[in-house]
Amino acid sequence: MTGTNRPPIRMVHLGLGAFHRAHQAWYTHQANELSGSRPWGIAAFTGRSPRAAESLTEQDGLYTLLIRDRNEDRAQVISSIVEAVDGNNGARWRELLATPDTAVLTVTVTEAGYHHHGTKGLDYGNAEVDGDIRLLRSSKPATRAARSAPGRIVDGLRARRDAGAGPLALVSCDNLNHNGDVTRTVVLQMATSVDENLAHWIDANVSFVSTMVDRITPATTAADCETASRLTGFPDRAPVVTEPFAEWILAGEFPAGRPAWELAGARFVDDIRPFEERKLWLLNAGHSLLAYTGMIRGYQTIADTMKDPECVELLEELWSDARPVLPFSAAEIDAGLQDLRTRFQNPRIEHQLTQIAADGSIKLRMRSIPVIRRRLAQGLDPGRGQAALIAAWLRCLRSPHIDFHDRGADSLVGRRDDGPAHSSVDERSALALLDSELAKSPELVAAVVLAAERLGAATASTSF
Ligand SMILES: NC(=O)c1ccc[n+]([C@@H]2O[C@H](COP(=O)([O-])OP(=O)(O)OC[C@H]3O[C@@H](n4cnc5c(N)ncnc54)[C@H](O)[C@@H]3O)[C@@H](O)[C@H]2O)c1
Ligand SMILES: O=P(O)(O)OC[C@@H](O)[C@@H](O)[C@H](O)[C@H](O)CO
Repeated sequence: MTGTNRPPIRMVHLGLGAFHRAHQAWYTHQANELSGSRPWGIAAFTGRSPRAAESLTEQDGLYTLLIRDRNEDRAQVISSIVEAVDGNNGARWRELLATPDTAVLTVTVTEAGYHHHGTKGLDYGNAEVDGDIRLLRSSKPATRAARSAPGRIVDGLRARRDAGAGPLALVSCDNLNHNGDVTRTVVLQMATSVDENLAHWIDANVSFVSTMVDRITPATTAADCETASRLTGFPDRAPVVTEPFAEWILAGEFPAGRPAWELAGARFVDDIRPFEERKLWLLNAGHSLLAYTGMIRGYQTIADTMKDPECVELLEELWSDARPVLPFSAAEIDAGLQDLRTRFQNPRIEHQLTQIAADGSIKLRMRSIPVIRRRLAQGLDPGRGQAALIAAWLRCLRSPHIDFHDRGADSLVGRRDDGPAHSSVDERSALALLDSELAKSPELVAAVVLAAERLGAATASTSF
C-alpha cells in the first residue's frame, strides 16, 4: 500500500486507540468514498504510549479494518488517517490546531481521561491536572507537552486563538453521559485556571458536540495481524477488529464544516439524551454486568459469559430494570435488545472482560446509578439487576484473585496489588463511591446486600 493522493488534514483526533480507527476514522473514510466533494484527512495523536503512532506511520497511516461477523472476516483498508503522531509531540499538536483548515477535533481518551468528578467538574488535586495548569501558565510553547486530555486541548485551543484560526467543533466520542457538556466543563475550567480571556474565547468559538457512539471493538491480537495480512496481502502491524454494527448519533454545530458522515449512516439530532441513555443503560451496563459476573465465574470474554445461563438471567433482569425509565417504546426496546443479544453472542469477537471491567467506579456512575435514581423517583424498587451489577463489581474489588484496574476505587480498597486488606469493604462504602446520596438509601443498601448474598460464594462451578 502507498500513501499517494491522500486527503488533506482537516480533522485532528486525540486518543489513537482501536475504537477511533473502527469508528470515526471508518465513518470519515466512508464519507470520503461516497461524497464527491473535497475529502477529509485525519491527524491522529496517541493519548499515552507512542506505539500506535509508530506502527501506523510505518504504513503511511493505512490499516486494515477486519469487520468480523459470526462466520467470517471482511477486510477493508482505511485511508482517512493521513498522519499518526506521538501525543507527546506538543509542537505538532499546536501547529495543527492553529491551522484554519482544521475544522473538527475528535476525542477518545476513555472515561477516566476527562478527569471529571461529577458535580465538582475538573479533578483539581490530581497530579496530572495540577501539573498541566502550572505548565500552561508558565512555560514557553516550544518546550511544552501537557499530559492530561483537558490540558492538551486547552494548549491546542490557545494556539488556535493566538493564530486567529477561527472556530471549530470539539467532538467527544467517549462513553460518558452528556459527553459534550462534560468536555465543555473540564476544558473551560482548565482554561479559566490558566487564562480567563482564553476561556471566554473558547466559550465563543468552540462548539462542544455531544455524541452517542457504538461499535464493539476489542483490543487487537497477534492473530488479527496475521489474518489482516493474509486477507490484504500486505504485512499489517496495526489492524483493528470490529463488529459489522456501527451507530453514531451527534448533536451540535460544526462552525467550520465537517465530513459528510451521514452518507455512512451517522444521524444528526437536536437532543442526544435518549440515545445516550439507551446505549449506556442497555449495552454498556450489560457489558459491565457480564464483565464482573463473568470474571467471578472465571470466564475471559463476553461471548463466553453469554453461554452461562445464570449470567444471562442477571443480564435480562438488568435490562428489565431499565425498561420503565427509558424514553423509548416497548417495541423499540425489544428490537434493540434482540440486536444486543446477537452482538454479545458473536463468538468471534473476543472482547476481554478485564478491559470492560476497568474503572468501574467511574463507569457505574453512568451505567447504573441514573437508572436506580430514576426508578426510585418513580416509586419503583432499585432493580434486582442493578443491585446485582453493583454487588458483582464490589465482589471483584474485594477479591485479591480477580485482576483488573479501578484507580477510582483505590481510596476505598487500597491498591489492589498491595494484598487482600480490601476484602472487608462494605456495601454502603462502595455505594458512597458511586453516589454519596444514594448510599444513604436503606432500600438500595439492602438490595445490594441481598444481591451480594445471591452471588454468594459462586465460583466457576457453583451457581450464583
Ligand atoms: N472499544 C469500544 O468498543 C468502544 C466503543 C464505544 C466507545 N468507546 C470509547 O473509546 C474509548 C477508547 O476505547 P479503545 O477501544 O480505543 O481503547 P484503546 O485502549 O485502544 O485506546 C484508548 C486510547 O485512549 C488513550 N488514553 C487512555 N487514557 C487516557 C488519558 N487519561 N488521557 C489521554 N488519553 C488517554 C490511550 O492512549 C489510547 O490512545 C473507550 O474508553 C470508550 O469511551 C470504545
Ligand atoms: O470502552 P469502555 O471501557 O467505555 O467500555 C467497555 C465496553 O462496554 C464498550 O467499549 C463497548 O464495547 C462499546 O461502548 C460498544 O459501542
